[in-house]
Amino acid sequence: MESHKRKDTIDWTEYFMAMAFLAAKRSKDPSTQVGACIVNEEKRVVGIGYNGFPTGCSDDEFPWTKTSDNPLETKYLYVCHAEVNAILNKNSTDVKNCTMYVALFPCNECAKIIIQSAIREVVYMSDKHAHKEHTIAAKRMFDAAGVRYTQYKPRHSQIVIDFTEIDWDSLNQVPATPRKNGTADGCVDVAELSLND
Ligand SMILES: Nc1ccn([C@H]2C[C@H](O)[C@@H](COP(=O)(O)O)O2)c(=O)n1
Ligand SMILES: [Zn+2]
Repeated sequence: MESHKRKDTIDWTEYFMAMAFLAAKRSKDPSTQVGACIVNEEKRVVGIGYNGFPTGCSDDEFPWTKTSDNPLETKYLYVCHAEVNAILNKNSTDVKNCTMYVALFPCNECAKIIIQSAIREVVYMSDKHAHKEHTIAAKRMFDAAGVRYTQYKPRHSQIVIDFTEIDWDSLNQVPATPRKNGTADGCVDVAELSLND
């Protein structure tokens, strides 16, 4: 029997950033999936979100287009950013003094809401829009408001989630509570994700 503790675990930052990346997988945006995860001072996750259209605005009816002669036919006028969704999805009274883990540096509109919700720190992965006005404005506001922002440099390029590692045989078990389409609650196979979700 093993007598020493495991040392090859992921650290807290990897854990929370990975949660943000996992949330991003839910986004229907065909070009950019962004996730955000909000963590309180006790290292408890208090909010998580990804970019998508507001409730009631169908993913199938509203446009995902990036460019059009008609701005009303682009996604930009409709999409809620991951950061805002994470804040709105909070399961705590507030997000005061929390840290937000997010895949992409927040835009100016999200920065305003991050500041006003009293989030104290932003840990981001990519700053690929650093040269754009919305990022420059966001940093200017964060600096003025005392919101710290730190780029996360991952130790690994990938964290693999392998559903089979706990029990290979469970993959072959008959689902306990089949849904309409025959898949158990909480179990989505790749075909279902791509076709129906
Ligand atoms: N910090 C950010 C930046 C972007 N997003 C969302 C908003 C759009 O759905 C998409 C950006 O689209 P693109 O211009 O890359 O096609 O990402 C966000 O949620 N948070
Ligand atoms: Zn934003």
